[in-house]
Amino acid sequence: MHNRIIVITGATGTGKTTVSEYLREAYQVPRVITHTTRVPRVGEVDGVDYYFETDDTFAKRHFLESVIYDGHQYGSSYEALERGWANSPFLSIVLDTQGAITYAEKLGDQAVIIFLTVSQGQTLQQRITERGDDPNAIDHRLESDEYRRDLELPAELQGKAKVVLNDHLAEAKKALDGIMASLQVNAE
Ligand SMILES: Nc1ncnc2c1ncn2[C@@H]1O[C@H](COP(=O)(O)OP(=O)(O)OP(=O)(O)O)[C@@H](O)[C@H]1O
Ligand SMILES: Nc1nc2c(ncn2[C@@H]2O[C@H](COP(=O)(O)O)[C@@H](O)[C@H]2O)c(=O)[nH]1
Repeated sequence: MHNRIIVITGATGTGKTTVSEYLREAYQVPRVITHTTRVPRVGEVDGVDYYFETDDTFAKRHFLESVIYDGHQYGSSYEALERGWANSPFLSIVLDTQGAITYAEKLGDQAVIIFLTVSQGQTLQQRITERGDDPNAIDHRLESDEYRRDLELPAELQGKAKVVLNDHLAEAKKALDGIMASLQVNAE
């Protein structure tokens, strides 16, 4: 099978980055780093968590897709995919649902879509508070259209996305192990 990209999507705080980290540690699946104009959170590092951009530098990039999420720009490039696939047949990427829809449309079966969810919405606010996000940024995000939109699996991804409940990380990891086995990727 050709190269694949595991697209991890869902609302803020559902655990997308945590899941990408699990896939890296357990399955050696590297994450494609995307670009954003938002300011780094405490502890985030340029070139590791994101490529942090200004509006001017962002405008000069060539993106496969880009979105505005909670007032900031985010984008991912073909070049990053090609670079990643040169070293690994499986990559992961963390995207909002609009980006996931674009990947499903543009890459077809090469994109394996995982939609993360939790059973209680208020869990998400608690998680991002405990993560240490700025309280003003949390309020702004929870009031954004994109946050509300990404709580539900979009119609365009129904029947395409694999839905993983992440109330408890150990159970989510078991579901991920099942997905990786179906893709014939072994844990190392
Ligand atoms: N099952 C879980 N139970 C408790 N805490 C969790 C669980 N999964 C992830 N977390 C924690 O919740 C916080 C949010 O997780 P993470 O940053 O992975 O979410 P995200 O979906 O990438 O968020 P965002 O879209 O805002 O960047 C982190 O502090 C993470 O350690
Ligand atoms: N469509 C895209 N979405 C992206 C990209 N990079 C990140 N994201 C998503 O944006 C929101 C907000 O991210 P945060 O780090 O500020 O919490 C989240 O859903 C990310 O998954 C991208 O290149 N394209």
